[in-house]
Amino acid sequence: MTMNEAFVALNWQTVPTLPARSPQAHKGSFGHVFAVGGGPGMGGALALACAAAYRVGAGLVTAVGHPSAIPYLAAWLPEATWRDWPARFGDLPEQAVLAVGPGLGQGLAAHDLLLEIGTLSHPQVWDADALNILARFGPELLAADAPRLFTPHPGEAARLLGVTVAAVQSDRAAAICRLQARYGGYWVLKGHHSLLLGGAGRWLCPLGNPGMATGGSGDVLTGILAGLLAQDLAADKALSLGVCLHARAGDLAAARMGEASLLARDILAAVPHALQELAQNHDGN
Ligand SMILES: NC(=O)C1=CN([C@@H]2O[C@H](COP(=O)(O)OP(=O)(O)OC[C@H]3O[C@@H](n4cnc5c(N)ncnc54)[C@H](OP(=O)(O)O)[C@@H]3O)[C@@H](O)[C@H]2O)[C@@H](O)CC1
Ligand SMILES: Nc1ncnc2c1ncn2[C@@H]1O[C@H](COP(=O)(O)OP(=O)(O)O)[C@@H](O)[C@H]1O
Repeated sequence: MTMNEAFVALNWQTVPTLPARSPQAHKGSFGHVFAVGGGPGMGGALALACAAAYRVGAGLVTAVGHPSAIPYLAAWLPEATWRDWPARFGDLPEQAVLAVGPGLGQGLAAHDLLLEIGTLSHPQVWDADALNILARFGPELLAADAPRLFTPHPGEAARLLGVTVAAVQSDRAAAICRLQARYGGYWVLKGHHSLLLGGAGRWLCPLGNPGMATGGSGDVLTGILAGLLAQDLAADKALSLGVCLHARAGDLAAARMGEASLLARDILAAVPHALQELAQNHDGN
């Protein structure tokens, strides 16, 4: 058996879904996502991640961004609260989930933020520049134990392993296993047929399309995963549901607008439809 065969294809009809909401629920029942990123010129990445966390059901979302990102974010997503960099996380609520990296940049301020986040035990999603900084500083940056989901594209995976993108792509299964061995946690190696490595499972996502190869698409996935963790989904479930939901939303959006025209915000807009489809699948099962 090759390593690739050990990764089982996920099935959209049976992927885990969100539990039904209690009639007594309030926003505090659905967790609080703190999305950290939005460095100069990249507020959009942070905004997409925040909106995606809300769209999958997070009760509250706070954007932690560079001051230049905030006016735009406040106008585009008034549902989010926000904090400026430099931020400190001493007062994080117990139920907080962190999503770090979308548009973060790789300067000193970003490094300081990650140094502190690495000491927190709250569940975390690490993406984009958080991964680039992790590649530079190594696993010591992950000082405290915490449930952590890492979401590299092949370029980020190559930096984390110190190899070329071609080496990652030539044996994606070996690459994701090496990533987990080096850094711990739960992983998705993004791209055509994303591979997922959880605590208990090795999966492949057969959904998605090359229309999703567009700026901001991965930022939407980061927000989705954080929003699911915030609702107390176990890391394995959040990983398999989140990656499939994102890819299915991408397929629904591509069916409407075509692959070439797809924008990350179209994937975001299709997330509620994909979630409703999933709920119907489960009702029918
Ligand atoms: N609106 C905003 O604010 C947005 C802000 N953004 C923010 O920008 C920051 C930089 O992030 P980034 O991903 O754009 O740059 P970077 O890490 O250098 O990776 C690019 C290189 O990686 C590789 N590569 C990637 N995918 C691959 C694949 N599937 N298959 C194979 N290779 C692949 C590829 O390498 P190559 O093939 O060229 O060798 C490529 O050149 C980050 O903070 C992010 O959040 C973006 O999210 C966009 C929207
Ligand atoms: N050819 C493809 N087939 C399926 N999914 C793809 C393809 N290309 C990109 N994607 C998906 O789109 C997303 C792109 O993420 P990423 O490269 O981090 O973009 P960004 O940094 O611009 O947000 C990932 O979820 C990836 O799996």
